[in-house]
Amino acid sequence: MNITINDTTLRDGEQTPGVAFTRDEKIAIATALEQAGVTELEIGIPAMGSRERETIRQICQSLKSAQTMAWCRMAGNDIFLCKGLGLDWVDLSIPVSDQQRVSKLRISEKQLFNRVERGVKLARELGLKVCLGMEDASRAHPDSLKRAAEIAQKAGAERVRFADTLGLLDPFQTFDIIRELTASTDLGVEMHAHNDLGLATANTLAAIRAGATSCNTTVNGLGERAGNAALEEIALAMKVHQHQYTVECNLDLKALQNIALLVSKASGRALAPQKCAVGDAIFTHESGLHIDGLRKDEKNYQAFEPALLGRTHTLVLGKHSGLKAIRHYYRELGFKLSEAQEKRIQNLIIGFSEKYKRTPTDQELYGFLPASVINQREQFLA
Ligand SMILES: CC(=O)SCCNC(=O)CCNC(=O)[C@H](O)C(C)(C)COP(=O)(O)OP(=O)(O)OC[C@H]1O[C@@H](n2cnc3c(N)ncnc32)[C@H](O)[C@@H]1OP(=O)(O)O
Ligand SMILES: O=C(O)CCC(=O)C(=O)O
Repeated sequence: MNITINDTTLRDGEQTPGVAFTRDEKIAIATALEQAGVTELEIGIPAMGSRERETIRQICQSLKSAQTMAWCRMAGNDIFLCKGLGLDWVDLSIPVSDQQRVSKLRISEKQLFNRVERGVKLARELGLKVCLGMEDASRAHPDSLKRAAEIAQKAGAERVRFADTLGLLDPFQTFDIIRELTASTDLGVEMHAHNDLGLATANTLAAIRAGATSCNTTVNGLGERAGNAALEEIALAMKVHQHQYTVECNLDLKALQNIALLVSKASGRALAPQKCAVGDAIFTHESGLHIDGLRKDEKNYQAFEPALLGRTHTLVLGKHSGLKAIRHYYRELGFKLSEAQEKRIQNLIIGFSEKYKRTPTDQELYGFLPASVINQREQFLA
């Protein structure tokens, strides 16, 4: 069985301050995610206006098989706006913590449960599958979660979303809470994690281990504040540790870097070179001992085969190069150096790296060679 990835790049991801996708960008991202095997997409908020609703409608039309979901407040007007857009699902969101219920919505728990019942029934009448979005669930009393889930189920919901809205949990707490929630309801349980403590991916994986049936992700971890659980991180971790899970995540891992670049461009957010799974430099090695170890056996310094992501190792020279790496690299370029020459070049590379804060190009490496060596190149190659 597969875990359902409900990717919310186009909803929570777009809530990243300053990020605003065009319609074409949203369609391109949705299509790329579908092609990579993502089966559910949360694609927008109908209450944002007619322009957004038309975008939602066009995304629904463009997709072949992925299920689409819209996000709505638990309010009749918002729910009505989903009508005729071609959506499969709606997430009806309402804060379930006392903190947000009292000081944001200013309603009693009884009023909240009444709203849940009315909202879910209305959405069902419109022919939509319903996920109850339990905002701020991680600060709510477990009994409130259970009661809300019970009422939502009776009204026709199929799933509850457990939102760690402020990214406060750690994986151990997440495991316990989700285990308790899944044991108390027949509904599917979806994990929605935020990254305020840098734990969104870990918490999502813990929730999956505890029995969550779906999880929200965003490409590049976009989202409110520190963002959400990154799609690429969840997909890669679940593949590498596939035997630890009772469910599988079968996305096309080789497609992830291009999707990350697409979203990076559309969001105007640069992709860090070291970003897990999709960064440009994650298989680039400079340190002398690592290069020596890799050349003896790649398993010495690889967590998993780069080929899993359609990538390869790249060896570069820099401040941390050992003599063996310098020897190997220059041999590949066609030069045989004496140890004295290697040591001299090592010092030149260190100076270059500190000055320019990058690794030298091949052209620049040629420039470190003494003229006598350059003249011997033809002879060496022959
Ligand atoms: C944790 C999350 O990420 S939740 C998703 C949040 N996403 C966004 O806010 C992005 C898109 N938002 C928008 O475009 C707008 O805020 C809209 C269209 C949703 C609403 O716009 P407006 O009608 O102008 O309302 P505004 O933004 O001021 O919303 C505040 C109202 O929503 C109510 N509200 C907030 N959450 C909910 C909810 N889950 N259910 C019902 N009502 C809610 C507030 O109580 C407040 O109403 P009040 O003044 O009667 O107390
Ligand atoms: O209630 C939900 O659907 C979750 C909303 C959300 O994005 C959050 O709580 O972080």
